[in-house]
Order: sequence, then structure tokens, then C-alpha cells
Amino acid sequence: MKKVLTIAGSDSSGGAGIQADIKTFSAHLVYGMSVITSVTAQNTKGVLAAFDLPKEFIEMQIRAIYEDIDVDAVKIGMLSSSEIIKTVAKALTYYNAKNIVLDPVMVSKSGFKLLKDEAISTLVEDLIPICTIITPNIDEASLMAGIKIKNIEDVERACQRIYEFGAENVLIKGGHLDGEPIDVLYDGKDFTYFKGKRIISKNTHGTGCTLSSAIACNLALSYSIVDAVKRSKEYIQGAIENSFSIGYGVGPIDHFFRFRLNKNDE
Ligand SMILES: Nc1ncnc2c1ncn2[C@@H]1O[C@H](COP(=O)(O)OP(=O)(O)OP(=O)(O)O)[C@@H](O)[C@H]1O
Ligand SMILES: Cc1ncc(COP(=O)(O)O)c(N)n1
Repeated sequence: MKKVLTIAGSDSSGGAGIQADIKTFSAHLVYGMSVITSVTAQNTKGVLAAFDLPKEFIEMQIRAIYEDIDVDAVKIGMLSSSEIIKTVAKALTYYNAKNIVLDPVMVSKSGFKLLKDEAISTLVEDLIPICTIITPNIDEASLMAGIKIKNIEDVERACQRIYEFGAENVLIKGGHLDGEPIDVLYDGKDFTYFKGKRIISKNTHGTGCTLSSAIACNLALSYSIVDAVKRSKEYIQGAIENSFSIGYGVGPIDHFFRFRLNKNDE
């Protein structure tokens, strides 16, 4: 059984963060584990508040796992401060962690800041260099690369700029650009394009968390980077196609669409 870890924030409403990650792990039939960095009070309408765990306790959770269990891949999501980023980077380096997938979460869909502005440089300097792949959306890539992204040529330039920060691979997600959602992967040599079909749905809570978790699962399952992204893109497409409404705001996607025998299995 492959073992995959998420280091991220908790979303009380279950659509994003740790909860989305663990659901994705289960849907990929791998064994899921978690290190919680922050607890958010959140629902489909937005984030009410976030409470960061002390860095010593985050470090202790990482230690508890790596000193006992052989981790096949790790996905990193919400890390809200420079202090937490440095703690996670140091611990993962110490334990020689492999297959590190970084989703550089900065702002929730509802507009709540999940990463302090001053911590972006720490993310770039301390964490990106140890990552197997980093998966920014258009806004996150723009901020890190210092490029206003309006089209696919801008995406390619941003990939190259972020690659220079030291990640082995960069995947910029095109969900927030007009037209069909194209994600662009750069490995320092070649670009690979993953084209999706845009689904008109208001229920897209946790799409970024889910994609990065699926990539971590597929790397743990020994797929190459290109195949891991391809399979994860197919998975997120199906999960969004089967998204559904709960509450009054942005609802979740269906992590388990492949397991439902028919539409009425709810
Ligand atoms: N409406 C859509 N239809 C199809 N695919 C989509 C849609 N929106 C996003 N995607 C895909 O979902 C994945 C996540 O992309 P997105 O750009 O939404 O990330 P994100 O902004 O980090 O997500 P989040 O807001 O959950 O953090 C990408 O593979 C993207 O192409
Ligand atoms: C704990 C946590 N992590 C990540 C997100 C980003 O997800 P989204 O952009 O869909 O709100 C979130 N809302 N909450």
C-alpha cells in the first residue's frame, strides 16, 4: 500500500484543504496521512477565521510520521507564515522527503488570505528548491514570477521564471484564464500542455487542493511526472463534472465519482 502525506490547513466544511486531500487519497486507494498547519472555520460561503498551530507542534507531527513510516509522496497546501514555511522546509529536508508536490495556496476562492504577503519570498527561497513539482494557479504564478499573465505565452514565461527558483517541474493551472482550461507543465526543457473541457459550475471548491493531491498519489504510484499530471487532470475533470451543491455558496467537487454506479448513489 502506497503512503501519501498532506501538510495543509483544515477546512471545516470538507471541500478544500486536508479534507479534500484525504478524500483524494482514498479515491486513489492509497493510505492517507495528515499534518495540520492551521485550522480554518470555513463553509461554502467563505472563511470566517484561521488559527495557526504552533510551529513546534507542526514539526512534531512531521517527526511522528517520518520517524515511523516510509512516506511515498507528500503534498503541501496552506502554510500561512514564513515561520511555518521554514519549519516544514527544514523538516522535509532533514527527513530526505521524496515526491514533494507544492500547491502554493495564497488566497481562498472566497477571497480570504491564507498566506501572509511577506511570506511569499520565503516560499520561493526556502520551499520551491526542494519540490518535485509546484502547481500555482494564474494569480499565484503572476505574483511569484512578477509577470502579468494574460495568455499562454505569458504562462510559458512564468513557468520558466518559477523553474529558475529551483523546482524540478512547474505546472501552471489555467482554470482562471478564459477559454478551455489548459494547464502547462515545464521541466526545464520541454513544455507539455494538458487541455481540459471547461465545465460551467459554481461548485469548484477545492479544485487546486484536489489536483495537487492527485498528482502526489500518482507519483507515489510510480507514474512519471507527465503521466501523473495527465491522470490527475482526467480525475479533476470528472470530479468537477460531478460537482454538487451543499450550503449556499461554492459547493464541493465529487472525489468519488468513479465509484458511483449511477447518479442516484448519493
Ligand atoms: N470550470 C472548470 N472546468 C474544467 N476544469 C477546470 C475548471 N476550473 C478549473 N479547472 C481545472 O481544475 C484544476 C485546478 O485549477 P484552478 O485554476 O481552479 O486552481 P486553483 O485556483 O488553485 O484552485 P483553488 O481555487 O481550489 O485553489 C486545473 O487542472 C484546472 O485546469
Ligand atoms: C484550508 C484551505 N486550504 C486551501 C483552500 C483553497 O481552496 P479554494 O481556493 O477552493 O477556496 C481553502 N479554502 N482552505
